[in-house]
Amino acid sequence: MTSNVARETIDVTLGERSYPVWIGRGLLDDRARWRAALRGRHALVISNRTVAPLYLERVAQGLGDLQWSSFLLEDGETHKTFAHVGNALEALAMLGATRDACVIALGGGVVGDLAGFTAACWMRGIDFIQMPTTLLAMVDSSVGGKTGVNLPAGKNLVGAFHQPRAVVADIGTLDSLPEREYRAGLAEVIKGAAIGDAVFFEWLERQAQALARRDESTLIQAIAAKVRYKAGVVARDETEQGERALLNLGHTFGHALETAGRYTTLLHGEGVAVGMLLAARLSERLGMSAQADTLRLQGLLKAAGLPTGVPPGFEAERLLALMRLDKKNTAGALRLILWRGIGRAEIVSGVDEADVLAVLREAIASD
Ligand SMILES: NC(=O)c1ccc[n+]([C@@H]2O[C@H](COP(=O)([O-])OP(=O)(O)OC[C@H]3O[C@@H](n4cnc5c(N)ncnc54)[C@H](O)[C@@H]3O)[C@@H](O)[C@H]2O)c1
Ligand SMILES: O=C(O)C(=O)C[C@@H](O)[C@H](O)[C@H](O)COP(=O)(O)O
Ligand SMILES: [Zn+2]
Repeated sequence: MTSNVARETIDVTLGERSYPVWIGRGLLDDRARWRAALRGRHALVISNRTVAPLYLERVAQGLGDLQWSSFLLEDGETHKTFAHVGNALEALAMLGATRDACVIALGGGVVGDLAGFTAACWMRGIDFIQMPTTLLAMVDSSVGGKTGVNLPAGKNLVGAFHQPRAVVADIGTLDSLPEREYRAGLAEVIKGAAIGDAVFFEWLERQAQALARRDESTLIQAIAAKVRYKAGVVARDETEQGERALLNLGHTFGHALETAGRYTTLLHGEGVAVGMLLAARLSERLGMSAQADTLRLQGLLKAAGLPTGVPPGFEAERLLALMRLDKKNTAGALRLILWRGIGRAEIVSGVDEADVLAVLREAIASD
């Protein structure tokens, strides 16, 4: 990897739905660049009450000649709901948005997932632009077109594949991002390396301290590397017929932990960190991977300041019940992303629930 990188552009190649992911400082003010992706006369900016006061004005500067309005969510994962999609759709109706309107998602993954789904629903699908303001959203949720909301029964159970027209990742917005949220984003960077790129994993091990102190050049390289990796997977398997499911490493466990904790115990990235380790331990139990690899993964997650154990208060049976509703499952059988070691994940069908329970119980007892 080269040093002193200032800006990166990565293309997500999907034929006529291809789009650029721009990564760099000051991109929100590079209005001519992102403004060109808006086609019609209407725009709805969806954001939340934390992010809008910080960055909405800069986006508004680029929308001057359009009819536009904003729809602001309360902050937090509990607001990624169907009801708020309805409210956002009402806001589009109030605006008089026609089919060439554009939704702009300004915020983290919660805003991005809900805004993208709103755009997918309005008049059966209009344009949207992702302006991610968390590290997690820059490296993961803004790219690839998975949009949706949660139900009380589980995470992301309702949604659509709907690709953005552009992703504007202004890393200057990360200056205001709280430390815990920043670290949660690193989990999705580490995930990409753990799934499919051992060289990237080794680089992350070497750069752990630079990333922890948010060294800008290192950060841009890490974001670009993760986005490049994800863009490749999405280009080959946009709607998760196969390979894309690998991006779910740690998520069957992680989503269950998030849901069981009512989104107050673990952030998404933290759930993914713990979930990846549980997947690694299950893989070890099934004879697929070596303990040495699990320990390396644990070491990197720890170096990134992420949790590596199940917090108190969780029950193995409840987590397993939530895992049964995961979207990857088929014919009533668990289908999990397991691990062969650094850089090698695998989709495994028909995983025995007894093994999953054993790993969960062991983790709950020891953590
Ligand atoms: N669609 C996908 O492919 C995909 C991928 C990964 C995660 N996700 C989803 O993304 C969500 C998690 O996203 P997240 O981690 O960004 O959480 P988030 O959207 O809740 O944002 C985290 C927190 O940071 C605040 N924030 C955002 N930007 C800020 C900034 N620049 N300065 C200060 N505060 C800021 C938010 O208000 C919030 O409190 C989950 O719902 C998860 O399911 C989706
Ligand atoms: O883009 C993907 O594909 C992913 O799985 C990325 C995940 O990090 C992300 O959390 C995604 O929202 C999970 O999707 P889901 O299909 O498990 O709901
Ligand atoms: Zn995720």
